[in-house]
Amino acid sequence: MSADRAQSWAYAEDFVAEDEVLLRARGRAAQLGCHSMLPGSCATLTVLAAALGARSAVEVGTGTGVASLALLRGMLPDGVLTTIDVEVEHQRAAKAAFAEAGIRATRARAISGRALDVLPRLTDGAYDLVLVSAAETSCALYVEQARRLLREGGMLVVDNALWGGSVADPARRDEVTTAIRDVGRAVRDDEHMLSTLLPVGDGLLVSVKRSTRA
Ligand SMILES: C[S@@+](CC[C@H](N)C(=O)[O-])C[C@H]1O[C@@H](n2cnc3c(N)ncnc32)[C@H](O)[C@@H]1O
Repeated sequence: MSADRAQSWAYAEDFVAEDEVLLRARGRAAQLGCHSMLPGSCATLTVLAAALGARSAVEVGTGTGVASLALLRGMLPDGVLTTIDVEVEHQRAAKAAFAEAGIRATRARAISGRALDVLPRLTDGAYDLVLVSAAETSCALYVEQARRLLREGGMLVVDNALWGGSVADPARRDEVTTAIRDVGRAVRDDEHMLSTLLPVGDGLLVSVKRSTRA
């Protein structure tokens, strides 16, 4: 990449400044050894949720609540986020961030558990947006659940879709890279989904569930 392009990318990544609440949530993530969605992706997610008028969303992988806050800030004021994480401590940190941000407790439903145990209990076609933020090798299974959960016109967002640059490198064939690359291609080639891969943050795969009506 040319120096100009790298500079433009860095400029875009930090284009929307983050407030103290988000920065503190990032600090807690660093303390807990948890990765957070990068700033450019958070800003994009907020805009996508707002454009969609999202009232109901699901997040796989709460972490310390960085992406949750980005979602909640874009969703309608009465919108409810259901967010799942297997680590109780991460969700405790996320709840602290929601309280600091003045998010009403009724707007953030934090469910503690393994995503593949929790997702099947959620209602078909009931969600405007599903964010997969705990990709790795189970990504395909989360995406399968997301397709079921989304209403027509609803949006799937997969974070870390470029996995630190390794997805774009054909020489990288480790298990996680291959799983994420395969999910991206499968979603792209799914005739029921309309997809794009945004080179923002660590890569956002964004896909809308098409209407089945003629
Ligand atoms: C990359 S972090 C999420 C970052 C978060 N979305 C943010 O931006 O702050 C991934 C999270 O997924 C959680 N996780 C990992 N495996 C999981 C599973 N099987 N079910 C639910 N959560 C899981 C981890 O505990 C971790 O908090």
